[in-house]
Amino acid sequence: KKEVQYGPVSPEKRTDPAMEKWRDNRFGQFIHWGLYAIPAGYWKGKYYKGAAEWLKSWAKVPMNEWAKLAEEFNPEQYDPEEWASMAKQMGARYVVLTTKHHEGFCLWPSQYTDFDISNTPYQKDLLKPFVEAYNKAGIDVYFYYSVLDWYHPDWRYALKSEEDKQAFERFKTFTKNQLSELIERYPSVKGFWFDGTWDASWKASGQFSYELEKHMKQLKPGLIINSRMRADEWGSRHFDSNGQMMGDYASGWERKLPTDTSVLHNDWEACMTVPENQWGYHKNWEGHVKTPTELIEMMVRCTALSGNFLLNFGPKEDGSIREEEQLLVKEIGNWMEQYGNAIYNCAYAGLEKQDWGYFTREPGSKTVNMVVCNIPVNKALRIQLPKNLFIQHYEYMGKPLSKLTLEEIGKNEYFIHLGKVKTKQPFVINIQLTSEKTDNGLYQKAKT
Ligand SMILES: Cc1ccc([C@@H]2N[C@@H](C)[C@@H](O)[C@H]2O)cc1
Repeated sequence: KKEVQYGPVSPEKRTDPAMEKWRDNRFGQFIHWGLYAIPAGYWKGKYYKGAAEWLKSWAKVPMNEWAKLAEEFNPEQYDPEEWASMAKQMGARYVVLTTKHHEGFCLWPSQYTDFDISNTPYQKDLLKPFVEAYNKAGIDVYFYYSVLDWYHPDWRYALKSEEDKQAFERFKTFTKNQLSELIERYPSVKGFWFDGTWDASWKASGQFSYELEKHMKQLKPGLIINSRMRADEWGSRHFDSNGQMMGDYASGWERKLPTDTSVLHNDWEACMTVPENQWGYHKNWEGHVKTPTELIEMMVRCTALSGNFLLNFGPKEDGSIREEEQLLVKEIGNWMEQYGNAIYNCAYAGLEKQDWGYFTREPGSKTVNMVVCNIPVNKALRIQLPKNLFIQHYEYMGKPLSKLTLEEIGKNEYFIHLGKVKTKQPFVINIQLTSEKTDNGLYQKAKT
């Protein structure tokens, strides 16, 4: 074991109400919105297929040229009430909004930089009405914040000289000031989603980031911070040099999902783009655009492994939402209306995964949700229970799609026969488990 002084600030599995709510939320909306939405993947007429919020890098745009975009940022269609009502319709229980991405442009009037919304034709604070609208809709608000800041003169990728070190000291103070400012201006914020923390300069700032996390949690008790904020004093990120998770949930799952139960050890969240790799608005989504069903199945997989799913939206420069994302709001919203109870407050069910889909369960409940994503050709859903558990009752959640029958095919092993089922979307069957099995094999009448 290595001596680690600047590892985790909070206990590994927090049980306070704020963290319990984070777990219960399960499904969140990510929003990437900044100056990059203006060029939207094109620069001087040229198309760049890389992530739109990285266009400055792909097109090698000098910062003084990129910063000119602020002079034309005027999102007249921006309507946070509309955004919040869409998020609510979709069934998102929390939202993570980019307050500042790598470009360094701030959506709020920051006293620590001139590169912010107050120096645009729009002028007004975008964050305040956003926080109010989402809170009014009952949706928890989190702030994405990029430590990496391409605009700030004191940013350094590495600390190679005394000058670098002095500049980066000023940069660290700037970062602490901005984060304190965000908490003080928007006290209902529930947590921070840090990004842009992979460079050597920040990896060498383990003590500073440790104290910064502590400072933020003193400013706002209960604050929830992702593992990506930190490196320990040895430069080990997300997990310290002894494998202890830093922050309050593991946030290394970006555009990829876990495939086994090793993630159960910590809280975690996966964030996901709708196209293959676009977070900020790109005019032309190339390649595969995930369907609502694909995204629903990803969300179910996350819940089934006790993790959160954060689905990304990239609003246009004028504040409007693109067609493809409006479709997701409708389709995912319809599904969540019927089957949200298999997601919200649910987690790993402790049962052996089967090919037809996923088990989820509200911790402590006798009801297990079977979320069926792949109907077997024999229309029989196999269930293997631990030796002291039996099925007492089974039925569709919501609208029944067919007549179900149960067959015991082995020790605590069953088939649920689906009969004729016609559906385009995943569906849910609830099973009630019991620990006693009457000796003549007939089960007690369902006590519902
Ligand atoms: C290599 C790389 C750096 C940064 C990112 C940022 N993290 C995502 C959550 C987006 O903000 C993307 O710009 C993605 C890939």
